[in-house]
Amino acid sequence: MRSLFLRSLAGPQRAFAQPYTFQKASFQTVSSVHSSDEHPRVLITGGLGQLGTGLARQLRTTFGTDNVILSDIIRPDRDILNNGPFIFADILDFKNLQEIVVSHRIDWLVHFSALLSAVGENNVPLAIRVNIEGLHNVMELAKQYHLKLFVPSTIGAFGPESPRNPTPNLTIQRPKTIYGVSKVHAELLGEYYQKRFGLDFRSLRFPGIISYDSNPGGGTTDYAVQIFHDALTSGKHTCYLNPDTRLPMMYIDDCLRSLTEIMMAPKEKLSIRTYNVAAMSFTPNELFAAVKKRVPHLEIEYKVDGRQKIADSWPQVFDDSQARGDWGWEHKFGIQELVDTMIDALIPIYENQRVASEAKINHQ
Ligand SMILES: NC(=O)C1=CN([C@@H]2O[C@H](COP(=O)(O)OP(=O)(O)OC[C@H]3O[C@@H](n4cnc5c(N)ncnc54)[C@H](O)[C@@H]3O)[C@@H](O)[C@H]2O)C=CC1
Ligand SMILES: CC(=O)[C@H](N)C(=O)O
Repeated sequence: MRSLFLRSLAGPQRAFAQPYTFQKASFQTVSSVHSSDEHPRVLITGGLGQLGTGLARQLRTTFGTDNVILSDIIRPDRDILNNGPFIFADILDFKNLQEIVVSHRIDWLVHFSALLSAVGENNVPLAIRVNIEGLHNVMELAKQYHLKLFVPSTIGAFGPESPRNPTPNLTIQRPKTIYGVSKVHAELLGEYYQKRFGLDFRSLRFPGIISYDSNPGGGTTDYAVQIFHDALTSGKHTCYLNPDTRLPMMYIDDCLRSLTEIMMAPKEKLSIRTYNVAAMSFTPNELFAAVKKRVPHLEIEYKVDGRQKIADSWPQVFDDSQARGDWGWEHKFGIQELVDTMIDALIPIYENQRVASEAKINHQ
């Protein structure tokens, strides 16, 4: 069992309870910098969050293990170190980033480091540093060393003035969170660097991402992961959004595939550089009903908190027709596939944990 999963038991609260620090984390230096000439060498920043380890696994199968370097400022679990190169990289330290890009002959940069919407509202100065100053470093680095750069954006880059159902690719963007403001800034700066300096910048606006083996980092959409864990543990989920709050969501396999596809797409196919991508939209009530079909004893109660205001300003349904038209984006997971995949993956995990803890008790 990947130990990252164990982090997920703490659920969305992890991010609130665990402040980000700039302390040096322990790290393993990359043993081999020999690149196969056919494959790009990829650096993933903020790689120990919800999306990074899955992306590394996927890219390593295509490009080779040593060609994909995970980086972060937090301490990696043992299995992260066993699965491929990991390196300490603080995106606020430009010199260190330069050294990494040069020493490891990086070609592609996937920039995941960020404070998400809810965590960002709890620490605006840090969100400005990580999400805005960090982005400036990454953008300049990509320009200097001619890197292909991916920076994810989000449904959170829209605000209450945007059309919410559906939200088109090009429309009013007046987000009301520092997270959203920083992502609009990233979109605009990336597009500017692309036009002005020829930087190969690519960005996708992701919906809320749902995964079973990695833990969400403190966003507004995290309930849609936590409900699955609660269904298979306590049987009771407390939801911080109203039952009828509709938001766009996506299973992680679709998210990572969309990222790989846009990075591989020929430039000529990209009529723009920032695309909406979508898969499904649902409310807590609809997700609860779908999970309950698999876990009939599941109960839900609603205790709305500050994240409701954020959710109320975000798109309900995302129009991703431009991604579908330009480079052939297609999602594979709707709500039914999502629920079946999450439950089928989590049942054996919790079963193994139960068996292990019973064995431990019997042994005492
Ligand atoms: N997970 C989701 O639902 C969505 C994610 N995205 C975007 O995708 C990217 C990745 O998201 P997640 O993996 O979910 O985020 P996450 O919050 O799980 O991980 C972010 C990582 O950034 C790292 N980080 C923080 N400060 C740093 C610094 N100074 N230097 C280097 N790393 C630092 C953290 O240690 C953490 O591991 C983010 O940019 C996020 O905005 C966009 C839309 C949806
Ligand atoms: C949709 C996102 O960008 C993220 N999951 C969040 O809720 O902040």
